[in-house]
Amino acid sequence: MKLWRPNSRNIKQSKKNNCFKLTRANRISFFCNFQKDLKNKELNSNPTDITIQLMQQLPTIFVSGAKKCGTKTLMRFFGHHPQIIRGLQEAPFRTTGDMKKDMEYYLTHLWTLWTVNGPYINNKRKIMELRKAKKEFYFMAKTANSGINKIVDFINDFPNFIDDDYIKDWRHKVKNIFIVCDPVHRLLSDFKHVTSEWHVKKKKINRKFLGPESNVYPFQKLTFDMMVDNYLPKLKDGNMFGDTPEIAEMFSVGFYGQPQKFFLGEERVIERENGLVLDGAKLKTAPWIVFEELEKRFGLEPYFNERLFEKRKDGYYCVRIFNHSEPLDCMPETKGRTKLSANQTSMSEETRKILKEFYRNSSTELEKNFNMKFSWN
Ligand SMILES: Nc1ncnc2c1ncn2[C@@H]1O[C@H](COP(=O)(O)OS(=O)(=O)O)[C@@H](OP(=O)(O)O)[C@H]1O
Repeated sequence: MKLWRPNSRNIKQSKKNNCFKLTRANRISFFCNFQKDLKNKELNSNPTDITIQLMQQLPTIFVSGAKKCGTKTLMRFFGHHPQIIRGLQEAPFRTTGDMKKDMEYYLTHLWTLWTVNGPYINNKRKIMELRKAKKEFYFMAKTANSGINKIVDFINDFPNFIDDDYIKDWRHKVKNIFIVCDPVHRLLSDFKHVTSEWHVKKKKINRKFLGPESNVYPFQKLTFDMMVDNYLPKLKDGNMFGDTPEIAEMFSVGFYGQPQKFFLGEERVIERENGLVLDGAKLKTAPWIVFEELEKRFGLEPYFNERLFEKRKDGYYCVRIFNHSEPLDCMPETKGRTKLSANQTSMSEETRKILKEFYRNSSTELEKNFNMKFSWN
């Protein structure tokens, strides 16, 4: 079997992107000890078989979907399931033109994510216990569909790059959860994000990208209604308008065409039975139902139930953690920008109606193709 080792150059790069410290509001803080970890435990000693497994491990559950629909909440909460090994941060698949390097970087990046220890995460221990109990488990990562596409392209070209049997088995069992949500609400959430980020990141370089000084989203003097009034007419058939593609994308993300391409038809990337479209609204109102359904669908032992969730003051749920000094795992309070009730959001009924109409066909088509009924349509 080929041993794909994270190399120190990749680790450095990956470390730069992933060395993070969450705020106290998050109730978690992480320390950037990859280098130390790497030096002391992994490469300088004989790697254990768990280390080797983590070094050459593709995700077996991909979480993807429209931004602002709850992908991070799903990752974080679902990661508490005893049979799920998860990386806390995103795992993007970068494209440099050198496919092998990109894959090496991706695997290294995953390795750093999966080997991070945090207050609620100790994946190696989890794997050890799961192996002992002879239970099946999944490796979960948040990678966009464009990235998944590239991974599948890569393994088509190099089907034995880890091991023939491993890749065959992976193709057969890899799952993809694609999260969608009310496209109108999603747009509002995106708008709130790009206009308000600067309060938190005053000194960050993203000031030119996000917030009131943004050149990319020049919404400084616009309310949400005005922004929609201004830009919606410039969209043609949901396609980008040339001069401001980022704004056009803000609108077009709500056309949920990707699951069709991804899970259905000749060109599908993931086997139909392994592709799952999920209505993110339930993550806010009854998250236990989402997780109970996922458990059933993936054949996992029952872990989630209503008692495992507690409502925070702002109406969002947190997950209870037993036998832990921090007994609740919550999303940061910056999530939930638009809050739960409609009257807390600033969108006129007129704008809501126009946008609903704008997105209606694409939602209806998705419902039809996946035999679903969405909460917003
Ligand atoms: N439990 C809990 N806590 C906090 N937030 C929750 C939760 N469940 C779902 N959500 C919804 O997740 C929305 C943000 O989605 P994402 O994490 O996909 O956003 S991002 O694209 O990664 O920024 C976020 O959208 P906004 O309310 O518009 O901010 C939330 O509605």
